[in-house]
Amino acid sequence: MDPTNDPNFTPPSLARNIEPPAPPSRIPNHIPIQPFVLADLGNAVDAPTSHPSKNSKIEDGKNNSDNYHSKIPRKHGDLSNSSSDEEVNTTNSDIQQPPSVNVTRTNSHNNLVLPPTIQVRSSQIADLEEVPHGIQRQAVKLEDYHFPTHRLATSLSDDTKYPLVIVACGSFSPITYLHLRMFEMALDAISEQTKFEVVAGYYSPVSSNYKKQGLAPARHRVRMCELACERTSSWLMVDAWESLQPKYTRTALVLDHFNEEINIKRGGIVNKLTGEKRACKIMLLAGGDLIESMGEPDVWEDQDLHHILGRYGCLIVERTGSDVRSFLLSHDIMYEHRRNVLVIKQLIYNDISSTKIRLFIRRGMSVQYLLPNSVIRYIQQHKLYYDSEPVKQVMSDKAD
Ligand SMILES: Nc1ncnc2c1ncn2[C@@H]1O[C@H](COP(=O)(O)OP(=O)(O)OP(=O)(O)O)[C@@H](O)[C@H]1O
Ligand SMILES: O=C(O)c1ccc[n+]([C@@H]2O[C@H](COP(=O)([O-])O)[C@@H](O)[C@H]2O)c1
Repeated sequence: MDPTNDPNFTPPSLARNIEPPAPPSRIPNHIPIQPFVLADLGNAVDAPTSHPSKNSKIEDGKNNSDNYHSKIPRKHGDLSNSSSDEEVNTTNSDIQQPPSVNVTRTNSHNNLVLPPTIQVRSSQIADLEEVPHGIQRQAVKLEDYHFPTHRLATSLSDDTKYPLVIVACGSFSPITYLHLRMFEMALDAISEQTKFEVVAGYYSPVSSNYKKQGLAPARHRVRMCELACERTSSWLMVDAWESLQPKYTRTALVLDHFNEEINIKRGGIVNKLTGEKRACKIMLLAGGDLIESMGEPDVWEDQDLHHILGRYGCLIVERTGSDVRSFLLSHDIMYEHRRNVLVIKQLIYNDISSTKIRLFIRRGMSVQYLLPNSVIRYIQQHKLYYDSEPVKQVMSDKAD
């Protein structure tokens, strides 16, 4: 049953004001940041209750209990540099680029006078599918690699919060609207239930060395993720580092890479109030099935699970058919680190699966409205997934 139809349904926004223990404000130069947990969940594993009201007093003395801030870069001025008009890697000639035009990301909705509680966030009405702006491209060779920061907020918009970067690891073969929705669900859960501010979201597609059925070559999966991010989102990015590694890289090491790039090399995120840089929490975003794989023998190393869940933390999007809450209770390492885990309920169930998308394509069925048009066009243009069977013409032949 749709949980919102339940007469006793309580919107998650009522469960805000979870106070995380304060992270260190200074970033150590050499060693990774000390872990700090999402919330003191008390006796609930995945349904954090409000923290005692005294916690609405924060370190600088301001009371922020009613603050509700959108936390992602909205304007070009908020970004460290812009991706819209320039191609970073011109050596990748996979796909023909449309002419660059100037795109103004602020939109007229910002001018609407609406009560704050129902105001649509500008970040969530990005509809860039048909806007022919240039796409930020990742390198196709490791030696050309640069960590993407064009949408990483350079400072916090709410100085009372702690910065958080969300990282999704997976195949993304191909990326779908579910993979995009996962980040939006995480963004809502974080801003409503914690004192963190999301400063960026990254996809890290797995390398071609990950032996999984249906895995398209990494450069295609990275490119499809880039198209999806740049055409449909105003805050998501793709990091090709993992995909460019000569060998398969364990997820614990992928998170270390993000920590290195954001906290060690860049020193964290600026607190505008004090001018100091704050350590940025990095969390793995995963579906319930991925988390349950952590309980299967010989898939994950225990020390990696301690590292991922203890040092970083995990945002788990419930997936139909997987009982995440019971799993959290039953798994010793998960339970040990439960305070660093946030389970995100899907209020509108979405179960789009890449496996089924690939099957539909092989059968010549339409996949429109399951993944972004730009990704569908890319699949058609590169004849991915359809093993010599024709893909049903769901889009025009026009390439991106
Ligand atoms: N329906 C879903 N609900 C919640 N999370 C999901 C769902 N589908 C995928 N995910 C999550 O998305 C991330 C990327 O997964 P991946 O690309 O391997 O997913 P997939 O769509 O299940 O792919 P495949 O069908 O090829 O196994 C993983 O964390 C996975 O758990
Ligand atoms: O680090 C590990 O030991 C590990 C073990 C199993 C899976 N993963 C990661 O989990 C992600 C999704 O895997 P899969 O098989 O569900 O597509 C992918 O990014 C893998 O690198 C990682």
